[in-house]
Amino acid sequence: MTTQQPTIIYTLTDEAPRLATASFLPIIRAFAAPAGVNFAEADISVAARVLGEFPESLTESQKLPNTLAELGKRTLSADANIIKLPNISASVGQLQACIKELQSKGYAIPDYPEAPQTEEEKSIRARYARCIGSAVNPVLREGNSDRRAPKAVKEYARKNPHSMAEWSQASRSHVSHMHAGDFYHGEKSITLDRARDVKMELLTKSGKTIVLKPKVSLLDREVIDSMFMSKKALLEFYEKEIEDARKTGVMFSLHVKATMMKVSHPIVFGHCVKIFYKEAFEKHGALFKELGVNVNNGMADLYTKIATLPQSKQDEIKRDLHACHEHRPELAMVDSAKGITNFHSPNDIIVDASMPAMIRNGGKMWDANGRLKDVKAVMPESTFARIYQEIINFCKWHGAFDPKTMGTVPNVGLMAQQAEEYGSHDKTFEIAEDGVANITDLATGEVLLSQNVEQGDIWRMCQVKDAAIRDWVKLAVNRARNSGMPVVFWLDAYRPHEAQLITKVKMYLHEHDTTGLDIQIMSQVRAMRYTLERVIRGQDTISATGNILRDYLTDLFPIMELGTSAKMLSIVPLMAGGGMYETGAGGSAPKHVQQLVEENHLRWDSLGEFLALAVSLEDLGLKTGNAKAKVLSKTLDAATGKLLDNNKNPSPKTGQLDNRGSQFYLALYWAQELAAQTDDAALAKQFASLAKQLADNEQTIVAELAAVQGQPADIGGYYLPDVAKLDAIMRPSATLNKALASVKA
Ligand SMILES: NC(=O)C1=CN([C@@H]2O[C@H](COP(=O)(O)OP(=O)(O)OC[C@H]3O[C@@H](n4cnc5c(N)ncnc54)[C@H](OP(=O)(O)O)[C@@H]3O)[C@@H](O)[C@H]2O)C=CC1
Ligand SMILES: O=C(O)CCC(=O)C(=O)O
Ligand SMILES: [Mg+2]
Repeated sequence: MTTQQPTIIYTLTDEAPRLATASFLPIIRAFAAPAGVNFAEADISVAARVLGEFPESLTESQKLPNTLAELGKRTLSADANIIKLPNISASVGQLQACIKELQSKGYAIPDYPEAPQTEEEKSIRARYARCIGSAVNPVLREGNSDRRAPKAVKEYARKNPHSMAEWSQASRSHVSHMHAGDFYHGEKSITLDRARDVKMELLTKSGKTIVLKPKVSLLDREVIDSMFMSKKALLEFYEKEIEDARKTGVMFSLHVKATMMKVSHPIVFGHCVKIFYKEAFEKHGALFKELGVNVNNGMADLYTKIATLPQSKQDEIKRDLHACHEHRPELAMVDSAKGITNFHSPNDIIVDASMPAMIRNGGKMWDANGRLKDVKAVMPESTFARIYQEIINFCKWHGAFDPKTMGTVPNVGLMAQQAEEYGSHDKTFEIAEDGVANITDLATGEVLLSQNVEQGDIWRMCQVKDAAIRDWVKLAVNRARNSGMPVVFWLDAYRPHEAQLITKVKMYLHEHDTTGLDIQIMSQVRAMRYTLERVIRGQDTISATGNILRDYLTDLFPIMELGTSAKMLSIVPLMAGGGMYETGAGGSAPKHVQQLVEENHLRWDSLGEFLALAVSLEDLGLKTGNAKAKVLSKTLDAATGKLLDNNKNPSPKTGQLDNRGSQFYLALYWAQELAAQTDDAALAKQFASLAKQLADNEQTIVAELAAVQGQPADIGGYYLPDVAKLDAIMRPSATLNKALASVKA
């Protein structure tokens, strides 16, 4: 990552976005070279992160730097300009698959120790822990979040509305969350009066003091919370809801975010599985323990572990598990054809994407026979689950949203510096014994926050820094001013943490000229209702939210409005002055890789990358005085608009235009826009020739790209694809490659 030349860092990630990058990077390098803009790659894929953790296990030529850590440092410099594509937030199962693939490729990294005993195993496990879950985003997100649908994209969706299933007033789908004993109900929160170092400790009833976190350094005016989820209350809740679903005949589905909430949600998930299959777990509990079964990683873990048992024993266990289904409700399926249920793996159903998908489907999910049915969507934590019940109520009453007429809901999210729950993993603990959980000032011994907890409860501390809140308020005001839209801060005065935020928001709003702006503060449920009443009238409303609602709403509204969150512009103005441009707001689409490998068709839409690149170039142009970069940005935006107008997005169907074809059209339109512009004559001249070559050869290039489809594609690996094979698969048009190579820097 050298930076003599103005440089944009382009991340290499995983799955579909990694594939798309193999074809897109050569295109953007060709276009940016005449402007003297350099693209550096930063590999932050799961495989690269794993290899970066174990240098001592690798040969000299295999060694990789810790790119993620370097990139994290980079976000703190004023000239950072990073394009960040979505990456896998790995479950333990995915991590193990990645390790296996790397080992098979000759990387002598250690196995993942499932039950570490020795100090060495514990250390290996701790290093692998750094690679699982949402390990990338929190490191890079040194700024708040600005996600919105650009005007051209919103207009495209209005003209080409995606399908929306009907909602019936008789729908029995609903959300179930805890009404007591969850994180919301016992939360305590304070704003610090000065910088302090604190520790987190448990004083057990039996008289022990267990230091869980020896030191957390807190800044002046930082907000901290202490909250816990009662295991007892959680188990009772599950028992009641499972029974309710059975009695009332709706399917049961559990929605968590085990990737982001990588410590707490696997535990929350595991309890549900154990309650659902209670009798089987009671009967075989000792054996499961001996085998090291851990259903926090899903039923997939159980099936893998029992595979070593004699067939007769396996059959007995499976019979006992099936017997549980007799008196349990139907489970929503992830893949009916393959028999994969909602309990298979905690990260198969990721709440931010899964709830919008259900709402878009008229409140239904798939049953074991591939039929759509009403469902009880269980989200134990009540703090944010209520927004989904509110939107479900709204849809039951008003019917499905109409993408042709609905307003837009951009988001300004409090995300910087590991804000709130999404930064709490290293301060989240499963309580070993009943006692008192304290956050205590290290210097004075003063107990700042205290909770009575019981064995099995999940206790955590969350933080949000004052500077991050101040910056968030500024961003919200700027967005309101620039867009002319009203802003609603989704903050609940009854929640202690948010009550602290409300005080700060009110204070920091005074730092800005808000004349003529419509800025309100409402609890989540009221904010949802207010926003939806506007949405169906075609009116736009900015949601200014905390970190979790940022995540939830930036899938929810885009999926209703645009059919996907992939088409979002997602900017992270870094607090140190740089910019990070995320592509879309969605995931890394594992299903898309499968289609490529089986049929050589990549349905991934790179629109998010196109949008991110335009703002990244614009920012670089402004900050470095590079006028050519500004021209590139303006013409890229125009080309993206043309791409939408001409409907050159990838099709999901094999045999039709795919990601590579869509990228070709972007290149064609971009070259044409550059040739036609009059701001920079040299660029116009350079790109006139490319525009001509691409236009003259349009049919040939599209035919070359289409010819490869329909047969399997070998990319030489899943987590660590073979770069040469990947490039060959993703760049199959010799004519396009030759034209790009002809552009002179
Ligand atoms: N910023 C980040 O780094 C993020 C990473 N993730 C990670 O991604 C993985 C998968 O997450 P999951 O929630 O299942 O989401 P997916 O990646 O599976 O996305 C859900 C669906 O959205 C559609 N989609 C998303 N992006 C695009 C795109 N660019 N073009 C076309 N369609 C798109 C696809 O629909 P269809 O199949 O119908 O085409 C896809 O199946 C996980 O490891 C998760 O942690 C998730 C969110 C953000
Ligand atoms: O980092 C992750 O695991 C997911 C991030 C995400 O879903 C988002 O920011 O929208
Ligand atoms: Mg998300």
